[in-house]
Amino acid sequence: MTPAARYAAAITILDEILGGDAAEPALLRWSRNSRFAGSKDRAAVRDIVFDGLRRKMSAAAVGGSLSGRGIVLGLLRQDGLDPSEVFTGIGHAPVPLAESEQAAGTPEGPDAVDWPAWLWPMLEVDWGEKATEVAGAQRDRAPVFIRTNTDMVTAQALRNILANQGIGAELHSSVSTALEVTDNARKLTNSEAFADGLFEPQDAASQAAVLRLPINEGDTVLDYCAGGGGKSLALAARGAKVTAHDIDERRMKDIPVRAERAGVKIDVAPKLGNQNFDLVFCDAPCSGSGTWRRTPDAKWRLTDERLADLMRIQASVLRNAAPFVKAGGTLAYATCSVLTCENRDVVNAFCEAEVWEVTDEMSLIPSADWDGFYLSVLRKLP
Ligand SMILES: C[S@@+](CC[C@H](N)C(=O)[O-])C[C@H]1O[C@@H](n2cnc3c(N)ncnc32)[C@H](O)[C@@H]1O
Repeated sequence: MTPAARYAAAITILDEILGGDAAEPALLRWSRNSRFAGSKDRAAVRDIVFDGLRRKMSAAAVGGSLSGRGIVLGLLRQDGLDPSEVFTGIGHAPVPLAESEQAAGTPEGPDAVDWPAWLWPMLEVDWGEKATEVAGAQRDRAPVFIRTNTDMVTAQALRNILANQGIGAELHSSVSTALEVTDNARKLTNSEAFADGLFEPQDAASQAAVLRLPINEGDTVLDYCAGGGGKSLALAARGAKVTAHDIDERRMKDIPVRAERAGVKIDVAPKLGNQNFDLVFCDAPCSGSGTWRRTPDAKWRLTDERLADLMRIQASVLRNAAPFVKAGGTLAYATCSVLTCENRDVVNAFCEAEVWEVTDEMSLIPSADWDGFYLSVLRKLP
């Protein structure tokens, strides 16, 4: 495909997403119907679509309309590219610009940082002058991080092994287990190093959170919202005896394979009995507002009703998980949200009702170093 034909495909897919389709199924459908597209074409089209979703409102303003065409035109202008080289009408290129499309518009208010307008007042209250930085960070592509399996290899040695397998990576400046993949990230999960269990894809914020938890070798840990087990694996790498639980058993189906690859043991427990644990970790379901650069259509799908639902679920997760903590043990609550109503507010309400106190807290905003993430560590008052 020519570069212009890739933009034309992205315009069509963006229109489908604006019409209500989710991003991944829309991309998949286009791929299936476009046998002529090679893997580089598919990756390029995907990148344009995701850039368009990350910067949907600002690009639409710059491009003059909230449509696939307006967004793509706006992206080109924002990136300093010449739209007339793409909108040529030649072959499969988008048709040339109309007179009305010649002048660039200017985004205003929350649109300028591509944050949902209804959610902007909340972000301003939560983050004050930093609100623009928090929202703005979600407009860029996300860095790719992996977690070194330190039971098998050091981060430095892993970096060298990956280099020999054609994958560039750099040590993270502050998270000891993390490498940022700088070159050929698409090769990661097909690499020999991955098959050998030397690393797992995981954002640096999640790694920092697990490293910060008060865990001693041999401690029993319940990962109460284990999902696919990313945190369970990181907890096991800290020497904990990990039990993985999730309300949705199907989400945990890959944990045994992942644990075997990593050389660790994780008990998968769809149902919990009377056990107690030294630490219960609740990686609660949330808006994902700290990771919206990775899932940009989720940013535009969130509603105030859904946010209120999530806050109710978060409160019940903490309430239901707390009884599994041993006397003198630790309860930890985490989200990948940057919204106080899903983080400190949930924890404060729980502490007031249930005589727990916060002993440690970490609140990260999305940046080049990591995604947005929140962690609160609690102990029960005697
Ligand atoms: C943020 S995801 C967990 C991600 C996972 N810890 C990881 O590192 O890959 C939240 C998980 O909480 C689960 N969940 C939602 N409500 C729950 C509940 N009441 N009890 C336990 N798990 C719940 C969801 O099924 C989902 O898998």
